[in-house]
Amino acid sequence: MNGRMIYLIGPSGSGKDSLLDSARDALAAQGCRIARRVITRSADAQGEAAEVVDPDTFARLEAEGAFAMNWYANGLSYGIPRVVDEWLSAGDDVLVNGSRGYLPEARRRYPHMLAVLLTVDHHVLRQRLHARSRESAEEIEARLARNAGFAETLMTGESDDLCLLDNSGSLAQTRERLLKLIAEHRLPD
Ligand SMILES: Nc1ncnc2c1ncn2[C@@H]1O[C@H](COP(=O)(O)OP(=O)(O)O)[C@@H](O)[C@H]1O
Ligand SMILES: O=P(O)(O)OC[C@H]1O[C@H](OP(=O)(O)OP(=O)(O)O)[C@H](O)[C@@H]1O
Repeated sequence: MNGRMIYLIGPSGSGKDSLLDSARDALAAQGCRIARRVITRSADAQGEAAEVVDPDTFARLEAEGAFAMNWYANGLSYGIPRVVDEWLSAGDDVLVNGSRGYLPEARRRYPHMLAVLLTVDHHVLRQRLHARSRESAEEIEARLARNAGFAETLMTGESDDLCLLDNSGSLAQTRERLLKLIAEHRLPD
């Protein structure tokens, strides 16, 4: 594979989707494609350009080998279409909105990937999740609790080869830093 896998992770509400939307054109201009996720989220809760499918369809797609990566979290199944491997082979970079829980498996599949952890101050995160109003208060608390668990392992040095990207400030600032980070990162020889 010639292109780079760029695996963007971070708490629900940290701004992954917003960042990808805002950086889409600039990323395309530097040869980086964004994977469109397949999610078993209900269509009316959809806040991103994901393909929404029901659980049976997801299971069938998984059994058919339609996904390069897939995971289950927050009561939902998420899949990254197999086409990303063709993009990588063709020399394009691929940016994936990933899962922290799936990080070890993603690394096994793409050993040279660039993993970027989007961080945001805990209070800001809570505010943003409520302001987004996509989940119920109970679902938001479950996400915050899940985040606290990851903060223990991801932020305390157990995973050294993560690039941290703070999104507590403006989205424009975060976008510029992401573009710079990708432009400066090189695959090992
Ligand atoms: N830098 C930012 N400043 C202010 N609000 C932001 C910023 N980044 C994201 N948001 C808002 O925070 C909420 C969560 O962002 P979203 O992109 O849905 O996060 P994620 O995809 O990580 O779950 C959205 O309402 C979004 O508009
Ligand atoms: O293992 P984790 O890092 O917790 O991630 C699990 C999933 O949760 C997030 O999705 P979510 O349903 O919140 O949608 P989002 O991408 O819009 O945040 C993230 O994008 C992952 O797909």
